[in-house]
This record gives sequence, C-alpha cells and structure tokens, in this order.
Amino acid sequence: MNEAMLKELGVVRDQIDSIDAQLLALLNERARCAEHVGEIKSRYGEAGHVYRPEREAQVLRRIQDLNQGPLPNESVTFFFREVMSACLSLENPLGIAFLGPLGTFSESAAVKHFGHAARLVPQTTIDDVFREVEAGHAQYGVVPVENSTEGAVGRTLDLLLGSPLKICGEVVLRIHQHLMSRETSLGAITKVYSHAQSLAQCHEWLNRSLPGVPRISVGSNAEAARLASVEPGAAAIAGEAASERYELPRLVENIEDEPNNTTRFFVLGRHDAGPSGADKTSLIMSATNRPGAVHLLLAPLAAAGVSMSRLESRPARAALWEYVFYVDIEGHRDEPAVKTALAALAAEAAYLKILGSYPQAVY
Ligand SMILES: O=C(O)C(=O)C[C@]1(C(=O)O)C=C[C@@H](O)C=C1
Repeated sequence: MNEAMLKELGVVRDQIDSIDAQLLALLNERARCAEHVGEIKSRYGEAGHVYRPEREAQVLRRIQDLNQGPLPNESVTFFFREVMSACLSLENPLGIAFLGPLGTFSESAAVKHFGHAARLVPQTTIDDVFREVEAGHAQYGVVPVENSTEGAVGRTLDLLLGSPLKICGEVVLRIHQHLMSRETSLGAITKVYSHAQSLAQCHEWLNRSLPGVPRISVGSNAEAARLASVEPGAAAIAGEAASERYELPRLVENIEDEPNNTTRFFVLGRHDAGPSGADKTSLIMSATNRPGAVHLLLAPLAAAGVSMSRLESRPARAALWEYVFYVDIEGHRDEPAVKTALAALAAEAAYLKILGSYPQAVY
C-alpha cells in the first residue's frame, strides 16, 4: 500500500477507535440505566413486566426522527432494537415461542422484533405457540396472521377467538423468497421443495424459469432447505434465514411474483401494551343475523372518528352461515375516541372481544 494513503487511513482509523471506545462506554452506561429501570420495576411489583412494547416503539420512532444519516433508518432501527434486546436481557432474558423450525420467516419476525438476545423456542404448530405462552413456558409468542398475497392465516384467527392471550405487538416482515441449491445452474435442478404458500408466491417465476420441474410441498421452508442441502438436483424456495442455517447457496434471489410481498405477525403475551402514541386495537365481533347488521356494527367507529385498518370475516364455528369479524382499528383502547367507539360496539354487537392494543409496527 502507498505510504501517503496508509498515513491518511491511520488518522481516520484512530478516529474510529476513539469513537468505538466512546460508543462502548455509552452502551454500558445505557445498560446500567436499563438495569436501574428493572430494579425500579421490581420495587413497585412490576418485575414480570420488564418488556415494554410501547416504550420500545417510542424509542425507535424517536431514533428515526433524530436520524440525519448517512445511515438509513432501517439500519439505525436494527441497531437500537438489538441494544434494547441486550439491555432487556440484563433485566430478564425473554423466552419467545414462535412457529418453527429455525430458519422460517417466523424466526426472522421474532428476531426482528425481540433482537438476538431473546431466547427463541421453536414450536411445531401455531396451536403450540399459543399453548406455550398460555402455560407460561414462554413469555411471548409470535404467530403469522396475514400475508399480502395469500391472505389471512385462518388457524391464528380461530385460536385468537378462544385464547385468553392478548396481542401486544405486530411485526411486518418483507418476504423475499430465494431459490437455493447446491447445484450451480438452473438446468441441473430436478425438483423444487418449499412450503405450499411459498410455492404459490413464486408460481409465475417457476412457470417461466423452471417449467416442468416437479414442485414438492413440505411442512416448512426450513425443511425444504434441509432436504435441498442433502439431495443432489434438489432446490428449495425459502428465505435468507434458511439459506444461512443450512449453508445453502442462493442461486436466484427475490423470485417472489409480488415485489411488495409482506407478512404480518402478532406478538402474543399475557398482557397488552400501554399507549405509545401510534397504536392499533384488534377486536373480534359478531353481528346478530339480521339485515344491515354489519353496517350497524361499523357505524359506531365512523361516528367516533375511528379508522378501521382491516376487516376480515370468518365463519363462526358454532352456527352455520354466521360470521365473526376480525377488525383492526387505529388508536389505543385508552384513548377517548376509541373508548367511545368500543362502548357503542359493546352495546350493538352480539359478541365483542378486545384482543389487545399495541404499538403500530416500526419498520
Ligand atoms: O424503559 C424500560 O421500561 C426499560 O426496561 C428499558 C428498555 C430500553 O432498553 O430502552 C428495555 C426494555 C423495555 O422493553 C423497554 C425499554
């Protein structure tokens, strides 16, 4: 290397070393504050509530407001989530149940929300995630609820109806599907493994790029990657987490037909969240079976000036041809307008269950 260049680099690298030392000292100072917060919470009998979704959302939104770059908001948000995750693990490492196995999009969602310091506990089914949190074996659970191309995850919606758990957060994950294989060309691929949903999300790409190659649907994308990592000629469609877990090279990236493909997950806990300033409330309600009943249910929201961000109907299992409605509204159940709307809904609906108020996802 050129001597002048080395000299210039040396000056900047000294600056970086000095900044790193300051960052380290500040990170540990912050960690001591978080420990202090934990000590205050336990003194006031709130030791079980160390994780505060509303506070985390506020911290991240503030960081995004303060950020002047050159680092993009996505990067600074990632760092600060990890900082909070590490600080929280000093107070109390969280056990998070999620729909496994490791290497699925649910794992990516759990890590995106709780950071790498959380203890992730993969479960075989969505039912098991609910059970683990209900039984207190895990403090929180992460379950998929809807995908922008495939629609609602029916099992999650059905379980929410009967579960005592509360929704205390949402995670929105961009879903990028990659074709991964030990083979190095598309011509050598003789079969493609993936979860049925992922095969559907890449249907057009597969028709175009691998016509006639058999598609085999398996229980999860991670299982698909595991199979493709040991079978010659096999490829898998899965996300980055699976490719890393099974050290499977990505042959073609981002093959999803819909470029804005996202999946939304709910974070479930035994309590919901306090107001963060930008929240949602999820509810389930049913109307009595008479003309205009759905309109009557929604009218109180409009009257109180509360916006609805999602409406999904599912057949009620108890009665043929009757429906329950899953509704997300903007605002926290403690806000006056939402309170008014909920009271009016309670008077109008045949059934009303408030699933929880929680901070809107921070991207
Ligand atoms: O403010 C709190 O309640 C804390 O426990 C501190 C902190 C943080 O590191 O900022 C950590 C965990 C909580 O989930 C929220 C915030």
